[in-house]
Formats: sequence, C-alpha cells, structure tokens
Amino acid sequence: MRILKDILYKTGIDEIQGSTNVAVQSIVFDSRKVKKDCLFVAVRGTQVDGHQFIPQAISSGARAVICEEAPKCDLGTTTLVIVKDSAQALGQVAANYYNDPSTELKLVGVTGTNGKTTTATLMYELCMALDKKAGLLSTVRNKIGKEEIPATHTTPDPVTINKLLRQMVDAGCKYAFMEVSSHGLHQGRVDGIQFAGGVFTNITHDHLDYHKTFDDYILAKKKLFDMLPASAFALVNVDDRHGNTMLHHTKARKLGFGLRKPTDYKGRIMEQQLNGTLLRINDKEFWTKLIGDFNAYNITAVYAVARELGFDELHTLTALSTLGAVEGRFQYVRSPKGLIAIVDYAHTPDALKNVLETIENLRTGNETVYCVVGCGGDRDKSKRPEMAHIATSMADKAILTSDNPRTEDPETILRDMETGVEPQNYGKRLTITDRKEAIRTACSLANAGDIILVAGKGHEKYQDVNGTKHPFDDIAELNNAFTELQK
Ligand SMILES: CC(=O)N[C@H]1[C@@H](OP(=O)(O)OP(=O)(O)OC[C@H]2O[C@@H](n3ccc(=O)[nH]c3=O)[C@H](O)[C@@H]2O)O[C@H](CO)[C@@H](O)[C@@H]1O[C@H](C)C(=O)N[C@@H](C)C(=O)N[C@H](CCC(=O)O)C(=O)O
Ligand SMILES: Nc1ncnc2c1ncn2[C@@H]1O[C@H](COP(=O)(O)OP(=O)(O)OP(=O)(O)O)[C@@H](O)[C@H]1O
Ligand SMILES: N[C@H](CCC[C@H](N)C(=O)O)C(=O)O
Ligand SMILES: [Mg+2]
Repeated sequence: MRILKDILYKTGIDEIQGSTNVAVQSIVFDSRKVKKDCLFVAVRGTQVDGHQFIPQAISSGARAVICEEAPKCDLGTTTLVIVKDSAQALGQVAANYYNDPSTELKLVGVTGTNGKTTTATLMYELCMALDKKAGLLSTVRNKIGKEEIPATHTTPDPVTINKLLRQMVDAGCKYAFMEVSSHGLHQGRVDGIQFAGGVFTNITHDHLDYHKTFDDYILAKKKLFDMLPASAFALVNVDDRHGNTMLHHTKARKLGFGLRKPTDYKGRIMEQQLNGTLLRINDKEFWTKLIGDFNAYNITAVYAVARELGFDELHTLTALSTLGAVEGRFQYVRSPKGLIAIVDYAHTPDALKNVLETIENLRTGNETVYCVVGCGGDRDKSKRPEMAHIATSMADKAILTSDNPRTEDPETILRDMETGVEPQNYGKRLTITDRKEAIRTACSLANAGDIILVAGKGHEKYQDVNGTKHPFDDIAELNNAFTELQK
C-alpha cells in the first residue's frame, strides 16, 4: 500500500483532479485485472487505446487513474492524474511504488539483436559462482539468487520489473542483470530504472514488423545508453557498425569490447575445438567451454562488465572458465552412436549464419551438416527467404519446417521461406511442415559423426499454433528420435 502523492514524483503531471492523499493498493494497466483501490494507468497500446477502459476501471473500484486525457465519464471519488506520457508515467510510478529498487542494486542492462540472453545469463552465473548474490531478468527465466521465477517476456512490464527488483534487494542481491529488448525500450518498460551499466551486443535484421525502419530500431536500442547516468558505464561492441552510434548522447563512461578493432576489452580466439575455446582478452588467456565467435564476443563482454563492476581479475577468469552453455544456445545433444545435434535459438538470419559458420569451423573431416529450421508466424516476414537462403547455401542438407506459426498458415510461411532458396540449392532442401517429423527425418538421414543443427526454438518448450501452446521440445524430440531409430 502507498499514498498516491508519495509516488507521483517525476511522472510528468499536467493536472490533478481529486485528492492525492489516498491509499492505493497496487498498480494495474489492464482494466481486466483491476482490483479495488488500485491505481489504473491508461496506456495507448499497439492494438487498442487503454483510455477507452477508464470507465470500466473506475466502476471496478480503481482508487485513482493516470492518463493523458480526461475521460468523459463521471469520476465519482476516483482521483484523476493527467500526465504527458502515460507509458513513461507507468514506468516511473512503478519504480516509485517499489521505492526505486534499481538504485539499491548494481543493475546492468543488455541490449542488442542477438546475445542478450547469453550475455545476461553468463553475468548472473559468474556472480553466483563468485558468491555474489545476483538476480536475472531474461527471455528464458527470471532469477532471484537461486530462486526461479518463470519469464513471460524478454523485458517484462514495468510493474513486474520493479516488483522483481525489490524482491532481489530484499533477498540480499547486490547485482542484477537484465535483457532490455527494443520493444521494452520503445514502450517505456524501463523508464524510471537506474542502470549501473549498459551493454550493446550488436544490431542486425529483426523486428522490422514492429519498428518499421532500421533507424527506428537503432534509436530504440540507443535509448538505453541515453538514459544512463554519468556514474554508469556504457559498453559497446566496437566491431558492430552501429556500436558507436549508441554512445553519441550518453553521459556514461564510454567503453568498447570486440574481437577485431583495438579497444578497451579486446578479445582474440587463440584456439577453437568442439569442447571449448582458448580466448585471450587483452593480455590474459583462458579456456571457456563456450564455442563460436559470437560466444567469444559474449564472454569478452561479460569479462568487461565484471571488471567494470570491480571484480577481481583472477577470480573472474577462473570462474568464467567453469561456465557452460546457456540452455538452448549452442547446446549439444549427442546420440548413443555418435551423432551430434546442436540446439540453438538462432531465429534471425544473422544468428543462423553465425551458428552455421561456427559449425563449419569445427568440422574436422567429411561430416554432413543438416539444418532443421523454420520461421515464426506473426513476426517479421522479410527474414523468411533470407533464413532459407542461409540454411540451404551453408548446410549440406536443409529441412525447412515450422516454428510457432501462431495465427498464420504454416504452409504460407514455408512458401515465403522457399522463395529464398536459389535454384542450385533446390536439391539440398526438404520441406516438412511437421517439426517432429522434420527432426526425425534429419536423424534418420544422418550417420555417426554427422552434425544436425536444430535452429530457432532453443529453450522453448512449445509450438504455438493459433494461440494454443502445444508442448514441444527440440531436445526431447532429438532424444526420442535417436532412441526410436537406434542411432
Ligand atoms: C506488441 C507488444 O509488444 N505488446 C505489448 C504491449 O501491449 P500492447 O501495446 O499491444 O497492448 P494493447 O492490447 O494495445 O492494449 C493497450 C493497453 O490497454 C490495456 N487494455 C487492453 C484491453 C482491455 O480490455 N483492457 C485494457 O486495459 C492493455 O493492458 C494495455 O495496457 O504491452 C504489454 C504490457 O507490457 C505487453 O504484454 C505486450 O506484449 C505482447 C504480449 C508481446 O507479444 N510482446 C512481444 C512482441 C515482446 O514484447 N517481445 C520482446 C522481445 C523481442 C525480442 O527482442 O525478441 C520482449 O521484451 O519480450
Ligand atoms: N553475440 C552474438 N552475436 C551474434 N549472434 C549471437 C550472439 N550470441 C548468441 N547469438 C546467436 O543468437 C541466438 C540467440 O541468442 P540469445 O538468446 O543470447 O539472444 P537474445 O538477444 O537474447 O535473443 P532474443 O531477442 O530472442 O531474446 C543464439 O542461439 C545464437 O545463435
Ligand atoms: N523473441 C522472439 C523469439 C522468436 C523465437 C522463434 N522461435 C519464433 O517463435 O519466431 C520473438 O518473439 O520474435
Ligand atoms: Mg533473449
């Protein structure tokens, strides 16, 4: 419970009608979830305008309403607070409600098209390995110390974020790491949050269905760096051509990491094998269990963050070398008879290309590389032909299949993908709509020593068809196929 007037600071108030000396029991931004004496915040969304639900919120017992425009209905005893930007106000009021938990933590935000989950999760695991209690907000899971809380979004709504950060502080966490998606930044989900550091991994093609232009997408990511205070650090991948753009208006300490250009944290792959990578960062060399150039970037960023947070160099390196793959990120599944499958969340053209390149570099002989891949429905359509092109040109055999068709017809998605297959690669591809069947087919075609990449779903445990999430797990499907086919 909080008194309204105590939680309205920095919300950009234009006008108040009614008393602010009233108690609110919770903050709600969905009229369907309104409870008695809550504060309802009306937000203009991507589908509907939350303002239209103000009368419903009031009749369901909202004690106060924050909005941009006064409703026409009778307010009764409900207090009305008119602000310039409700989404921004929601972020701020949520932080205020929970007493600014982000200021009591060293909170590092990670943004970028690919690598957010891996980088944030490795940072969290590094802290825990060093006996520094930490929290994590990620696509795969949220963590408060060792306690696990299921994740619904990459970056949750502001009320959930602040609630979880407060729970982290109460549980004794000193550090927290979170993925900050471009949707989250654009929708003000982290407005009101104070970061101790921001990390930019990279930016490539994705989410152009939502952000419309690549420039808008870049600007959304840049917002994280624009909002950092002077006491924070801003760490960017200098090998990405938009890395420096992120730093243009930041007040924070500017730092770089990368594998190519000289910079503050310069990594270099010294040796790469199926079971790990010998990495040099500046003048320090160590083994990591992670594989691939992209993971060398991720590990270099994690090392840089650890050093910027003041962690001891030797302890950090020792702990880093113990960390393994993040679930569904270049995760190995081996068959009893020596087939190697790799489950990876590559769901963008860039990620798919990186993973196939990494596999190519790990080849020791004449292994055949199979790639099972699909593209999500109700998502950026322009990546479909590109991903099919990458799969059929880089793997020896590609099996195009479904990945969360959502409200779209899976066959239509596959036809979109097929337009990217070049005539010389027609013979290398099979199209099998049913993902289970696609995985099984790859397993039946492959022989010992061959490599099967199953891309796109990673840790996901479902296939979303028309709003119903049917249980589905790439790893379980692979293991079942290995058993049934005695591979
Ligand atoms: C497209 C998108 O990002 N939508 C998010 C957004 O909802 P919206 O703007 O679409 O909401 P809306 O339906 O237009 O409604 C507007 C407002 O009216 C309210 N409302 C609506 C109906 C009603 O009856 N009563 C009512 O009060 C809604 O609660 C909302 O506040 O704000 C909601 C609250 O924060 C989010 O849950 C929701 O995420 C949806 C479910 C989603 O799928 N988001 C994905 C695309 C997403 O955010 N992904 C990124 C990761 C992307 C990546 O990098 O891979 C993420 O961070 O997870
Ligand atoms: N630094 C990186 N650069 C490019 N690709 C990467 C990088 N790290 C991981 N990947 C690839 O991208 C995939 C997704 O990685 P990860 O889940 O860490 O990214 P993410 O940014 O959290 O994605 P999402 O936006 O869907 O949450 C991985 O499975 C891997 O194929
Ligand atoms: N965060 C991404 C995940 C995509 C994963 C892929 N399996 C799909 O469903 O398209 C999105 O929601 O666009
Ligand atoms: Mg993620």
